[in-house]
Amino acid sequence: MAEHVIDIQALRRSAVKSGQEVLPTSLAMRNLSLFYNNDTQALYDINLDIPRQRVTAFIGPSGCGKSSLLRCINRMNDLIDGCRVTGELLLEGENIYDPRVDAASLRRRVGMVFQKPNPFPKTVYENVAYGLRIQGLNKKRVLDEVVEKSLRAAALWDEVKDRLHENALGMSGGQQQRLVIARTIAVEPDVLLLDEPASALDPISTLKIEELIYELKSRYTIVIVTHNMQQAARVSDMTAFMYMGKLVEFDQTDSLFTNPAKKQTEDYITGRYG
Ligand SMILES: Nc1ncnc2c1ncn2[C@@H]1O[C@H](COP(=O)(O)OP(=O)(O)OP(=O)(O)O)[C@@H](O)[C@H]1O
Repeated sequence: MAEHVIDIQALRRSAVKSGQEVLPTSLAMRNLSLFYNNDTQALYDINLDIPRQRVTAFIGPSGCGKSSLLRCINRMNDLIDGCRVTGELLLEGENIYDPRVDAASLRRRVGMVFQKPNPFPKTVYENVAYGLRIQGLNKKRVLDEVVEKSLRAAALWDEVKDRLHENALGMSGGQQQRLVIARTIAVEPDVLLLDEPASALDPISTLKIEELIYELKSRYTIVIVTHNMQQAARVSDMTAFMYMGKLVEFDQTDSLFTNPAKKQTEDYITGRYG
């Protein structure tokens, strides 16, 4: 096995031996590689088991492939010309790169939130109801229920319950990001992908997003890309450290930050590069 390839089975055996809890897997990556422009390799043989209903953070210096890896999980890379993925990515045991898997239905199961809040130029209510409406659900009573439930789950209901029919673009950036999270969870995905979800927000809004991530993880498998190591340490259960397209180390967040196994990880978390 090449030096950069993490042996998942060995990791599991050592976790069991040391009495660590082995969590059920939601997403399993097997020798996942990614190429841009058909031949420029950006990810190398990634092997990673992402646990169900926990938060997993991808950290690493700029350009190491965090966002590329995140985008593999809902096949967003399909939308990039000349981008090619090899290997397997299993969601609850099913390879999402099997040609029979429909990307649109996959993206209903795997929701994604980006760095910059991107609400639609519609009312708060219609933003949250959107995913259901495109599934053909138009019953007002059901929509009302889902909108309220999703806004409550996104810790936004109290702030917007009296302005549900106002344009979402009039809200603050932090509120818009929580609205986008409400819109994403309204269709009940299994997995939530968050790509630097708080990096465009002020510290108070960032704190609210972090609290929200903590609340949501009991119901969703969450994967977050962050540049902010303190944030990774605060919100995640598991952390994957990447460097130049390779997965260097994957461990429980506490262990990775306090007792990294690899020198490259230690150099990064102690600020020696990146
Ligand atoms: N659409 C694309 N076309 C070609 N190359 C790309 C594309 N997106 C990313 N890359 C390249 O792939 C590599 C990994 O980029 P990626 O954005 O995944 O890294 P990252 O760790 O998320 O970086 P950052 O922290 O700066 O966002 C980089 O060399 C980048 O230039």
